[in-house]
Amino acid sequence: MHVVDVLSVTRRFGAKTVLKDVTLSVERGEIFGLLGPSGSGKTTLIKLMTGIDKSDEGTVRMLGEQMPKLAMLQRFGYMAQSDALYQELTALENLQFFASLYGLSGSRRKERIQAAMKVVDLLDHLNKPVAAYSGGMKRRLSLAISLLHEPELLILDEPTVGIDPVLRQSIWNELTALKERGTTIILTTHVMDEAEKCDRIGLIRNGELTAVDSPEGLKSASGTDSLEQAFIVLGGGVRA
Ligand SMILES: Nc1ncnc2c1ncn2[C@@H]1O[C@H](COP(=O)(O)OP(=O)(O)OP(=O)(O)O)[C@@H](O)[C@H]1O
Repeated sequence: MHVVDVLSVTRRFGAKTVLKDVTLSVERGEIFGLLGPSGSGKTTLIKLMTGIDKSDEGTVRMLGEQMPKLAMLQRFGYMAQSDALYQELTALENLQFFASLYGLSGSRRKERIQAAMKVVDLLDHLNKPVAAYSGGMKRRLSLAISLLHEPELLILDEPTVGIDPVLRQSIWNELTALKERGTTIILTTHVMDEAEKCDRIGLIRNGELTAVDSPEGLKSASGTDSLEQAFIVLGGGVRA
């Protein structure tokens, strides 16, 4: 079964067409990466999948349901590009707030908060106000929040921006472990070595999905041995 189906989706802002007739399916249990330059439409596509935004043409289905649909909010974890955190509250208070939105309470809530904060290595900073967190710590807390309710689908918009290489590695280990337990993960990235770790990648440029394949498939289709080269060839980005 497809976890997400994007069918002939077009999104315009004023006179600008930001997504052009995009069709894409994500399979259960895969890590799917959206790779593209700044402004290519990755976040816009992600927002359509989550139901935060609505397409002008085409349809989006998540777990078989047509989006947008409010009740779906409990079914997936979402980490936005800009952190949606309450600055004046502590990390723990933020986590408790989101946990209650997801219907977690009592010992289960406690247990999930501990587990999610362990993944992002922030257990020692639970009682700090978010205002005192660095940018990278805020990203990590946002990731922890998206993991709280152990959703079957995770949608992560640039999850590792501002995160140091050691922690980035441990977050990727966790994403891989989640995938092995059957979680589907959709993420955006500009980073090639992260894209290499995805099962499949969608290359996006100027609002068009130019290719979708495994990293190996993209390299062989473009006759190159680096994903960066494949991106240039298949993305139509070759400059004269
Ligand atoms: N609400 C909006 N109103 C007008 N234009 C918008 C809006 N949201 C996005 N855009 C435009 O749509 C285009 C695609 O933006 P989007 O944020 O999807 O790109 P992106 O690939 O996620 O970029 P980045 O990697 O920098 O986050 C950009 O030109 C952006 O300016």
